Amino acid sequence: MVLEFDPAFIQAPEHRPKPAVTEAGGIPLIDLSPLHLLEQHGGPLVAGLEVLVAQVEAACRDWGFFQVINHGVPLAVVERAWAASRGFFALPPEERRRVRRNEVNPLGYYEAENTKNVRDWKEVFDYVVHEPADAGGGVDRLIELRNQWPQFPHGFREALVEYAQATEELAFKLLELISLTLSLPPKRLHGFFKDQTSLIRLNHYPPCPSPHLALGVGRHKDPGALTILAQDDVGGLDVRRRSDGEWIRVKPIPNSFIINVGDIVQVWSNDKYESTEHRVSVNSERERFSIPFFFNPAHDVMVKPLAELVDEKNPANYEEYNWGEFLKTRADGNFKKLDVENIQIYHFKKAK
Ligand SMILES: O=C(O)CCC(=O)C(=O)O
Ligand SMILES: [Fe+2]
Repeated sequence: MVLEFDPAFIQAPEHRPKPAVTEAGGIPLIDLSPLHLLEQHGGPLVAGLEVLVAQVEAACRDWGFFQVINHGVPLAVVERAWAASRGFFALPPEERRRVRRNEVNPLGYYEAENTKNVRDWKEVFDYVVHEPADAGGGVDRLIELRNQWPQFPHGFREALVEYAQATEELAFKLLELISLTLSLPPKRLHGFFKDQTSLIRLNHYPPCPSPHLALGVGRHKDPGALTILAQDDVGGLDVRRRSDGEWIRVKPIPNSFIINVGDIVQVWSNDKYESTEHRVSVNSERERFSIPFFFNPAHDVMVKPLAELVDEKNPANYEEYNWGEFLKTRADGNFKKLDVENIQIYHFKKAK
């Protein structure tokens, strides 16, 4: 990327990764095989599903993160998405820049993203799962987002559209599981995702000459409802363990996804679940690829603790906020290097 290490990438000393990483006692691994039981679900939970729901509940409560196997997304679909991503980032820079994000269209290729005002050691390609997605210019100014597809590599668009369809199905099933963990009907949250603004990002982290100074993605929480992340075998995702604040490296497991609850599930659940801080460490030897699917509701959704979960004894911990506005404020903060902190959900937390 650059010969001399660009200070824009340098993390403050307290946020730099330590050379030794902890992998032991990591995030829970959940076998989703009983998922098919959801289709038959009507009355009380059948035994296999009951165990699964209990596992998801414990993982969301204790970690906000878990890995899943037997998730139902065909391996061939995932492999075609990896091939598309590798092919795209192997193109010459000028070819990638043909679909570069700009002031008008935030989708496509980008190599200069900041997290909390420090530049990330990565390049990305973003596309929305449903087009056009409303980027929310307000009631009178609807901004319609359309994907920018590169001409190369061949089959890029087809592979990624197919990937989006398969992972979206999984996202809805996970949403049903989360509803069940909150003692709600499985489809209780589905309505929020009509006209969803979900986004898929291809992340590429090139080898970094100073991995002790920079991060692939700085520490952050995902703002949406859920994230479904595919990572390759290199490793680098660090999750903040709730019990002691330690950064724990997530071990790559073949044919699995990493799931985390985002800020919206934290608010919906009125803090039963918390969105967990995470970051990406880089290394000087191997490039790394990952693909997060950010499962986001419709632009006009007002996010607030679910009515069924609050009462006089357990009042709502948050004021309601509009998802589209939140996202737009965030995006503006990412685009320009501002000296202010990005908008966060605690800004909507009610005083006790
Ligand atoms: O690359 C990863 O493992 C995680 C990326 C991430 O956290 C994000 O893009 O929000
Ligand atoms: Fe993230």
